[in-house]
Amino acid sequence: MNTGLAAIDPLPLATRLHALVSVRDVAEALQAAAAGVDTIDLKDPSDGALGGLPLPVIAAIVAALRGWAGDMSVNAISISATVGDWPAAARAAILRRVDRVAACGVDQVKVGTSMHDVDAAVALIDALAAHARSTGIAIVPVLIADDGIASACIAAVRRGGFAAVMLDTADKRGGSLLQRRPAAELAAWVEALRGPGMRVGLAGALMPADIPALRALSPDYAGFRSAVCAGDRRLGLDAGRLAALLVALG
Ligand SMILES: O=C[C@H](O)COP(=O)(O)O
Repeated sequence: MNTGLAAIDPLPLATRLHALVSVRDVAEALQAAAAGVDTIDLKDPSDGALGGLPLPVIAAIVAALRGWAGDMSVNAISISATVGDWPAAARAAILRRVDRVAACGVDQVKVGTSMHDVDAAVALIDALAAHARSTGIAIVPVLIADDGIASACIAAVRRGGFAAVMLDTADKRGGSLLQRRPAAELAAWVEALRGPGMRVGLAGALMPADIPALRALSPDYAGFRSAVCAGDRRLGLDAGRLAALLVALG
């Protein structure tokens, strides 16, 4: 497939923070890929922090990105997708959705959990770990950190042996994750979660101005949507903001 988009060589990964950018449709996904985003994350930003896209949309974006990578001789393009916003107690439904999203061909399936019901969140994380082991699906738990993260959830993620974990915020209006939570607390979470084979990602209305503090926390990757939209994360990607973000991460 020839999209007509020019490929821009990504900066070497060793020299910049790995960037995850959330997109909502084929056009945005190709725009992000062409700009050099490392992980293209499929999400419906108009449906909250963890809004899930319809399965046919996910499948169409995956097909377009795989075709683009082939046309551009890009060795690998990493694609994640969220399952949508579910209460943690809806474990069976969440696992069914994980299977359906994975079947669309994404590399990682992101599943968020709030801290409102810690017992349900821990049970969900344990169920996700077991499901990942039995199916081979790369599941990434996303811990919603607006009001802190329960230590029991940190422990569950650690024992789950996931390939990656993300911290994110649900409310995008009250500043970035780095403004919402104390630096020492964030550093302790990153340290507690980072383990053999587990990559730690940070997100939550992060802006280019957060990048120095973000670097000090040294996550393995950082996720963005608000920073690459013109004012409202529900609106389309802004090419200038996306390019500036990638430069700032360099
Ligand atoms: O997974 C990452 C999020 O989509 C980032 O979105 P945000 O920058 O609006 O918090």
